[in-house]
Amino acid sequence: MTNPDPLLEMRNLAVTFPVDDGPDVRAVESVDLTLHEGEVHGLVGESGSGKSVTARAILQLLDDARVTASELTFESVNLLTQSEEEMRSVRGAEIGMIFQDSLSALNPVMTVGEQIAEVVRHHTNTGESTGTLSELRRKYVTGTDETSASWERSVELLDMVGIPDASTRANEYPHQLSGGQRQRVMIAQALAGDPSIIIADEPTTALDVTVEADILAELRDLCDDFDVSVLLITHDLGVVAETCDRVTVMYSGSVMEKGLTDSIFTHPSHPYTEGLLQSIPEYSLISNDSELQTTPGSAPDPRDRPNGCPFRDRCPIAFDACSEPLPTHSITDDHIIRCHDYARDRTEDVSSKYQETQEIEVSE
Ligand SMILES: Nc1ncnc2c1ncn2[C@@H]1O[C@H](COP(=O)(O)OP(=O)(O)OP(=O)(O)O)[C@@H](O)[C@H]1O
Repeated sequence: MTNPDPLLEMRNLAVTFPVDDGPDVRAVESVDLTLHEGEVHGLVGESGSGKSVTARAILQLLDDARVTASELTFESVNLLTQSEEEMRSVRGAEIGMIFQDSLSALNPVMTVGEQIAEVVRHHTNTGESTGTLSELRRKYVTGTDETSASWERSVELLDMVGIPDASTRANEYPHQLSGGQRQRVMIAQALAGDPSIIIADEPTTALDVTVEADILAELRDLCDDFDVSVLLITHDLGVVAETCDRVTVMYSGSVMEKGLTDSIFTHPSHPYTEGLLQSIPEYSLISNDSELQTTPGSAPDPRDRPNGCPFRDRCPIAFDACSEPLPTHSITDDHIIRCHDYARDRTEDVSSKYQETQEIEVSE
């Protein structure tokens, strides 16, 4: 199977936050990631692993950090050399963003319909003003022009993301909607710029599981309908299993394993990925009557990370070579692992893992 064309290419991304009176925070070290056309790509890892920093580096939203990469391109354009003005036209129109906390991301004093209409006006040529002072005053004093093309598009988008009675709800303010509805508004707002990519940073973490499942299914369908690729940031491998075509597993600023979701779930090869899988009931490699396992310990401080594999102090199979720089091994063309153990005894370890996991089903 050939992969669709890459939209976003990242090679050797490193992000460091300088600190005046102490060691720098090495938030991200050497991350490679490719987002292909039409795919939903999960970026997964525990808190502090560098997922959000990676996402913000793509959009050049890290004023206080040093960002380097041997490649960071969107549709072959080098994002690292874009001016702030050029990046402003990339954000929203080319790469949209959905944040976890919709209450702080949305404007509390503007109706949700107007917030989406504003994005439509900003990114598409509706012939309407994008907001002079008098325009803004008119909007707040006299209300929104409900006959405008941007308002109509806003209502249409709200309807598409599953807000019932969208033409009425469009006139409501964020606090009048439930958490799930606000996340749907954020999805509509991201789609309003007609982007090629949406970066969704923990978009359903604050929601209960049934609402989460509905919204993720909706996001997946909308991406197919709108032909948008998604980088979905989550700490939850269950979400990845339900939603993503491909997954990159991060730990303490580095990629540990990545590949097609089916491959990662049926043949997890990095001890960290195995630990993540064992901590969720549906995919645990251990029998149902045993206790679910979590990997003991915590991630190293990014100001004082040991050399070599950052997982080695928690890893059940660590050995001397793990203090050397992380290697990269291809298990297949679509499955990569960064682990010294893979080279140590590949035949025995991997083939036995394949036998253990072959009965596990992965949800479509
Ligand atoms: N502005 C900043 N200044 C200094 N350190 C930062 C800054 N922003 C993030 N970091 C550090 O960078 C590391 C990675 O943070 P990041 O937010 O990317 O993690 P994450 O994987 O997204 O975690 P979470 O799931 O909790 O959001 C963390 O150690 C964090 O404390």
